[in-house]
Amino acid sequence: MSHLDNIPSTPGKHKPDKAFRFHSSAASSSLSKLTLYSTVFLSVLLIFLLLSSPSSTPSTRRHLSTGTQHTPVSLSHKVIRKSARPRSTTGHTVLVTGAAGFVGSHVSLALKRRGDGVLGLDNFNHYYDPTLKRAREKILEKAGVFIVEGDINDRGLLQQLFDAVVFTHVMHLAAQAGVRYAMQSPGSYIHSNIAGFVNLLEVLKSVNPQPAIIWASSSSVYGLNSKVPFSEKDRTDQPASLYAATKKAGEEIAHTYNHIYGLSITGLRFFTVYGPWGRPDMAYFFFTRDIMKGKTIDVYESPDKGSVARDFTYIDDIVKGCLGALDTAKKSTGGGGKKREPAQFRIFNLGNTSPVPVSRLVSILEKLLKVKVKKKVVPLPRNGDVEFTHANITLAMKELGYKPTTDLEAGLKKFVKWYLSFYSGSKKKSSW
Ligand SMILES: O=C(O)[C@H]1O[C@H](OP(=O)(O)OP(=O)(O)OC[C@H]2O[C@@H](n3ccc(=O)[nH]c3=O)[C@H](O)[C@@H]2O)[C@H](O)[C@@H](O)[C@@H]1O
Repeated sequence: MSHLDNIPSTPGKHKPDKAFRFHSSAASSSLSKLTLYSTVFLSVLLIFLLLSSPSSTPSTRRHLSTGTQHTPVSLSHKVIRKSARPRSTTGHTVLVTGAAGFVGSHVSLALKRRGDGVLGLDNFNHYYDPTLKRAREKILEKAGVFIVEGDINDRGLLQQLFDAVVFTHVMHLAAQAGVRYAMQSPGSYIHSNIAGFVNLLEVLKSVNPQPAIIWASSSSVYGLNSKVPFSEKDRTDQPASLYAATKKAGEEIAHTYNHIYGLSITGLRFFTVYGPWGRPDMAYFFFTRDIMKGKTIDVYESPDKGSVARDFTYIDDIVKGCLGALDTAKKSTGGGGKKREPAQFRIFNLGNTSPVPVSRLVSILEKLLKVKVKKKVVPLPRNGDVEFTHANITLAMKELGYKPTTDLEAGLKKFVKWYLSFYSGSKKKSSW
């Protein structure tokens, strides 16, 4: 479990903006009682402290609110509006939650590059190394995408963002991800995937005009379903992990808000997304790291001694699916908390439709890294993992024009190239 080292057990790390708090309390204290000299002295001291405080770095200045304490949004309004402004009048205005995450950063960049306006929101929590999230943020910043640092559970913050910008779409990708970690930190799944999602929908139901929502569900909702390939019509009432249960709950919650408030909602069931700038808690990523360090990796096998398999899907294919979903999303039909007519409600599988055994994943990595892998084959632990996944993507092909084109070997080649460059400290690492 080395890849889970340093993972905190508390959800949604969101530190208050110390710089602003210090500034506002100190500035409003007892200026009137001070002599001219002490005023000058205090001002100099204040300026010194503000300049030297680590909290005055650009990243923490991005906190617009902490739930109870709101920083002056006007400071950031200009930046927020600029980031969210599409290049032309036909472009979309998209709020991407989880923008510093793996899928979120790729989708944000793709939207921005084609001319849409994009504002990011991310709590930069410490589930995995936040320096990777900061590196993604830097690249987005260069492309003109600003990420507000905040949590989807912060109602006041969300309200401020929707007061500042009229969003046509919300791409909701913020979540507590990872199947196995749910056994260690169940609360963080409830916090982000259920409470956070409901909080977002509560704000969206009253926004006028309401944006259309596209959000990340998961292949894990199929749980113990054994009918292959997994179709959207198959049963999803046998989750094998709390993570899967929260994603399934998200689908039901989405339906409720669609039904009552007329929100247009599209759920995307992602199948084991991998690629450059990926998530270090995923097997392909920490296998690579451990193989490079000469460590032994655990390769799970199913109870019948077969290899477990995944429908690994390359990030660029997923991005195309996300954009296809956004482009085909119909407008919401409510406003001010009231529905006028039925709104669009969709769920799609986004997979590669070609499951690969984990043993094969390991041999591809062995070839690409040119290192003899030390592996231990162990029985699939009872930790929420399912034995296999396999997507039927007929519906996404028909409705979204989705067509994955990258097989696992080609995709891992791109991942390994990125990984070696990023972790070698090479200056080229910032390229996308
Ligand atoms: O498809 C999805 O919806 C899910 O895909 C991944 O979950 P998972 O498919 O379990 O991906 P990994 O954690 O990277 O595991 C990949 C495979 O490696 C296996 N594995 C994992 C860890 C390990 O030490 N050894 C090992 O053989 C797993 O059993 C699995 O078959 C993501 O982590 C989830 O957040 C996402 O929702």
